[in-house]
Amino acid sequence: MLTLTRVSRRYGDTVALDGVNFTVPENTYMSLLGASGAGKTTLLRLIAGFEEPDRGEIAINGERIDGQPSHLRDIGFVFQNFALFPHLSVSENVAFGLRHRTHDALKNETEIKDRTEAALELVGLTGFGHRAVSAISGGQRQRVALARTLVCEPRIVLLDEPLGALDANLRARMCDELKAIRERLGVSFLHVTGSETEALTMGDKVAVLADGKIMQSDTPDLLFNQPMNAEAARHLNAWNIFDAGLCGAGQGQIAVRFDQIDVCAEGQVPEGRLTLGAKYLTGEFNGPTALSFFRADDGTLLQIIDHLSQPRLPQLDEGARYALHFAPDALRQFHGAA
Ligand SMILES: Nc1ncnc2c1ncn2[C@@H]1O[C@H](COP(=O)(O)OP(=O)(O)OP(=O)(O)O)[C@@H](O)[C@H]1O
Repeated sequence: MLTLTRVSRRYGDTVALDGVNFTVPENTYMSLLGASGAGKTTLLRLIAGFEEPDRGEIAINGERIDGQPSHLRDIGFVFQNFALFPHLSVSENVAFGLRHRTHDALKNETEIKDRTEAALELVGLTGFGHRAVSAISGGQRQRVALARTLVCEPRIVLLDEPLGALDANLRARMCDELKAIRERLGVSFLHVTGSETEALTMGDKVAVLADGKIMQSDTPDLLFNQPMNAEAARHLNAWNIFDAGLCGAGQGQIAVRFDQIDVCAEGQVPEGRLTLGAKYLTGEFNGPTALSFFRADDGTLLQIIDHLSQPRLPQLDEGARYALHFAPDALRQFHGAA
């Protein structure tokens, strides 16, 4: 189990991490979701030991690792651009770490070969060892990068936007493969991404990093359905967040999911529903779903999603006012959180 306790890191005036408390349990696929600049890479670099925190502690199974040299931490790192050596073959790339690590470097060629082949088999690249890394596909390069990390049997694997360099189809396939490989190995993966769908698809648990802090860390289901604060909700790209006063629901910020708001003419709101007035701006059709955008009286942009199989919105005229309404139990109330 990896734990970060009150970890902070600043660069000049920029506070990248501000007292982060975070746990990656054993044998878990953990996603870390955050916007660009949220501090995701910084967090990974501190865990790997490429940099040190200004304050706080990092430990694996209770043993402090901050302050230890990177190569003694037994932590694997897969970089976004894979960082393979272009002049080495697939096998040589994978074997590189075994041959050159500063502690316990392997000299026995048979053992190096066996372990390299086992790592390639694990990522589904048996028979590709002799190829040049320039002569394989993007997805295969990604798997070489993973094999190169796994061959050293790390205690945890850190993946920095590992699917970012792949096209959409390949990304979906690699999602499944990464999960399967992790399950076979039984070590924890910490996967950072800016994509909420990737984070929710991959993670047994998902943590949201914003403003240098972990806003929430939960199962994908709990996070998606019960975000604990406006920041967590904002990152899921599925919740409208607005002032409770707009629908007479008290003070502070509230959130209602895109799929839980209905629309009707003003004055025709069904009994027992909370409601707010808003102007219809425009719609966006993307196949199985359609998004409708509204502007509330205080300027907040609101989105409603309609699924092709269950259309529930009336014909909407751009620029016209409508009543948006929802069941009281659809709203989440955040006390004081901005
Ligand atoms: N070496 C550095 N010197 C100065 N500022 C830095 C340095 N590294 C990171 N920062 C700043 O710290 C903040 C966090 O950066 P970090 O790279 O960790 O974000 P990120 O969440 O990984 O972003 P992205 O998704 O865009 O890669 C940013 O504001 C960034 O500009």
